[in-house]
Amino acid sequence: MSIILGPNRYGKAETRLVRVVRDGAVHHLKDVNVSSSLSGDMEAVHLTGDNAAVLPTDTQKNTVYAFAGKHGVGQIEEFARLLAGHFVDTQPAIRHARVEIEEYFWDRIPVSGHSFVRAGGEVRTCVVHHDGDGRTTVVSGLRDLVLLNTTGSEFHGFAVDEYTTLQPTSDRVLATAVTARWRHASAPDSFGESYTEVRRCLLEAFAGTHSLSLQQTLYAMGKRVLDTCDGICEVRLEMPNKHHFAVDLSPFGLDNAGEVFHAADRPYGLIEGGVLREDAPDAGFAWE
Ligand SMILES: O=c1[nH]c(=O)c2[nH]c(=O)[nH]c2[nH]1
Repeated sequence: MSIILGPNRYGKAETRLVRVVRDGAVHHLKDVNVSSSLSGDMEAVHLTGDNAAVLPTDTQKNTVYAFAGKHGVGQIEEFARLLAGHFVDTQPAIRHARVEIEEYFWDRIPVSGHSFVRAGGEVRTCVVHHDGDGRTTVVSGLRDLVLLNTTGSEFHGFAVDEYTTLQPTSDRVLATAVTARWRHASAPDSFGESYTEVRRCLLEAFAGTHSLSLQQTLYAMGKRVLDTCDGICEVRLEMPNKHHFAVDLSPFGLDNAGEVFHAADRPYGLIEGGVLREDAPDAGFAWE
């Protein structure tokens, strides 16, 4: 009985590309997830390990970033078509290219021209404790509120030891997925309106703070809530630092003036902190 190679394809899955277009102080954002998959004359690599026909998946990823730098990312169908055409037209062994792109949508935060909130996806939360002694605590919150500033973020002057390689920066993309919980000292007239108000404070403080660290931004966001909302006595925030690394396009003869970023998913910095009124009533079991 002879054994033959069945259907096969290979590629780079989920190249996370963020493309920023800087139109003066107004920035535009394109956030996509690109997966390419190529097939063709691939008997040799499978049967003998001869890689001559294999355009590396690493090259496919680089092509996504280079094309984003060179051509921009317009409609995802057109960007996908451009990539797929390139792989088939330039690689004799590649007969077929499949390019799949997902696009994530962002809304502007009006406070600045460079601040965005990812559309949809956020979850509203609450935890209420009540016991037989009539004690009630209410903690409201949200999670997965994804925010991004394309500028207005620096990080430098940090402690350095023999393991530090991070370069100081005076301009970076700052992105996070906020988990926020806030403790009510007294019930608001409307929990719905209170939620809207807290969310607005979080967005506006994120957008309006020129950030020297995510920690500083976190504190500014919590403080804005307490400054604005009388009935809230404590805010706890968890904010992952969703790193966006500028891609080095110089090997492809291209500049990257803060336009093409690799949106890394892990590892990520995780910044957590609470902000509270000094005279906040005892939290009791509120946070349990
Ligand atoms: O805002 C930041 N805070 C940090 O503590 C930190 N650490 C790091 O590597 N990058 C950053 N950014």
